Amino acid sequence: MEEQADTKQLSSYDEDLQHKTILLGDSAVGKTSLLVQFDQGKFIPGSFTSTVGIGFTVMLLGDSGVGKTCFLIQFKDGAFLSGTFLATVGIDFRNKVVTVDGLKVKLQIWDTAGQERFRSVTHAYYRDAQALLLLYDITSKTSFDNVRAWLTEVHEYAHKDVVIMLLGNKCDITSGRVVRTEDGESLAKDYGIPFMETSAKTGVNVELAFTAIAKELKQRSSSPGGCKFQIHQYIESQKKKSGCCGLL
Ligand SMILES: Nc1nc2c(ncn2[C@@H]2O[C@H](COP(=O)(O)OP(=O)(O)OP(=O)(O)O)[C@@H](O)[C@H]2O)c(=O)[nH]1
Repeated sequence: MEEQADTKQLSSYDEDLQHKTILLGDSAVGKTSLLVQFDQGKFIPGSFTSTVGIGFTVMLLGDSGVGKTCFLIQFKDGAFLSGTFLATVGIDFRNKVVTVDGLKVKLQIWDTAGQERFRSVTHAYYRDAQALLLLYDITSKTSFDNVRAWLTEVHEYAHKDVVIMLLGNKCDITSGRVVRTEDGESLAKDYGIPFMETSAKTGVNVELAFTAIAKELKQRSSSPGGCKFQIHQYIESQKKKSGCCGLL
């Protein structure tokens, strides 16, 4: 799938989205292994991470239309999917290897459908995720109001030690903003999770969101219980504030 995505022309992306097969089943039944088998033609014992030594699963969550697919494509291919909005059906995944402190870390990123009717499908994947990026759209009050419901769901279905980050996407849009940056910050603070505003269109803070997650997960796996990577501080020091999107 990685190689496929690398060579894929974005123009063919819509077509791909229209033909989906959804894998369902409890955690650990082998959904990921089946996909890797299809992708790479081999079974990787232990986990998909064996190819590069260390790897993690990251899930994108949030209401339909907040920009999850665009966010993933921006990170993976450095491009923005504009034009007609085509809702994700079920779940899709892409791999990307990032280098963290000199070590290659493979991120397998699950792009979930935000539409309510696919909710039971995405529930089946929560248990396999080590990190969750929860997106809302700064031009949609509803998507912001639904963040609490998403977090309730996360607490019900995900691992209790899953890394969560809240992202206010589409910060490139100046005129349509209805959610203030402070409101995003305050909500994230209530739940003790890191927060930043992003733009899948301009790429602002997209790479940082994944890098911070990769750093946190790598640190956790290399020295569990040891000295902690301070994800909140790292993000605060690295993130581009709203001004970068022309919002000062
Ligand atoms: N201006 C702007 N538009 C964006 C941004 N991200 C996404 N969009 C647009 O928002 C619409 C929805 O984007 P998607 O990425 O398909 O949304 P999604 O969250 O994956 O939606 P579902 O698949 O239904 O869950 C598309 O028309 C995108 O072009 C952004 O950062 N800025």
